[in-house]
Amino acid sequence: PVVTQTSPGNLTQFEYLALNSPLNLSDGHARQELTPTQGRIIDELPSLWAEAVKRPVEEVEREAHRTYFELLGQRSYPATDGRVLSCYSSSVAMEIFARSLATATDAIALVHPTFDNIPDILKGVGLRLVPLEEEVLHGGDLPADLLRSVGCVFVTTPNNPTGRVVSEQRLRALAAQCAEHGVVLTLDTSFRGFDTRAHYDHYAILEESGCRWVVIEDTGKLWPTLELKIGWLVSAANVGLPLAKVYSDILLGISPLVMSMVRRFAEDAAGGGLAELHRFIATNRTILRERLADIPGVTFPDPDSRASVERVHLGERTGLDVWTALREHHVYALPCQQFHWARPEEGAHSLRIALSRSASSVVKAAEALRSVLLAG
Ligand SMILES: N=C(N)NC[C@@H](O)CC(=O)C(=O)O
Repeated sequence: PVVTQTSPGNLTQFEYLALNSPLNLSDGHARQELTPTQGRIIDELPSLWAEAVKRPVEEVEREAHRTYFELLGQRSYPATDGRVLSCYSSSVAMEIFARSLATATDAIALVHPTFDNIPDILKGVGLRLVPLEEEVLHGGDLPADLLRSVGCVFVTTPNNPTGRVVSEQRLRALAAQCAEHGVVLTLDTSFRGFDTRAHYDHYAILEESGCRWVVIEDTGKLWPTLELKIGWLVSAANVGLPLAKVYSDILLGISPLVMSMVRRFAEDAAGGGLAELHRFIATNRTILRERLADIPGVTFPDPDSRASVERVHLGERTGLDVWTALREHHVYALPCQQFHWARPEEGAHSLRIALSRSASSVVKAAEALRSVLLAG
């Protein structure tokens, strides 16, 4: 992928450029070291393989999603009647959802800003996008004319890169509005594992609202599993979209070895690993903020975020200029223009730093960023 100063590609193309750098703080994937207990799960893979060969895949699959969903407080998810579809990644789940939705509507309200592969996938199936500003989404009921003009409301929660979480009462009100207007409510919860404020039972609220709903869950951002992950596509019984049909166009199923590995990581997380991960991310966030705290013009727009990424506002400097200067130090961050998919200039002065990295990498990157910013 070619990315030039004047014509930045999509965010993932920026992330490709960082993939082979030792100081890649660009993508939101987990790249820190395995903890000792996670390392022992990797040592178990041969026996997990042998066990997966012998057992019915639906058993392995159900254990995997039950352990993961319950770890994150989602006890009321529909575990039994085939409404949980396992995909190779959350983006594959997103593509299946988008193709299904496009058979039923031509317009969708999408949270703004958010990671640009979401609007790109939705535009790719011909949907017209209507930006739903975070302030409007969190501020109260959505305007009725917005809900009359779209077939779906799509919300990333916790949002990327802001970390903003839709509260329980906000979700209840949003689901009621979508039920009233017959609009599908879709949630991308890829960052939910990092923020206990997103661990209330979303599925209990969605099910009791009666609205048509879809949720995309992602195990891929939580643990450093070398891209071995699951995107779960979960839906309401009354969603009225051909999700299972489109799923069957794309795949038959995913590896039971990956399912077993995810179950074991979720068990380890339930046994204390998740709290440890939260402390790890919080420490990295503090390392970054402390090293940049006294630099004129630099601020942190998301003081309340617990996601595994941190946005830095650069004052007069542009994210692209700082990204380019950082690259001279072999450090890679992510310019934020493309998160603002409807008005990119709003992200021109921000940079996103990944926090699911070793503490030493975060220190080195913060020092490099500090020297670039102090150089003017
Ligand atoms: N299918 C795509 N484009 N995957 C990249 C995405 O996972 C990265 C991401 O979400 C983040 O860096 O925050």
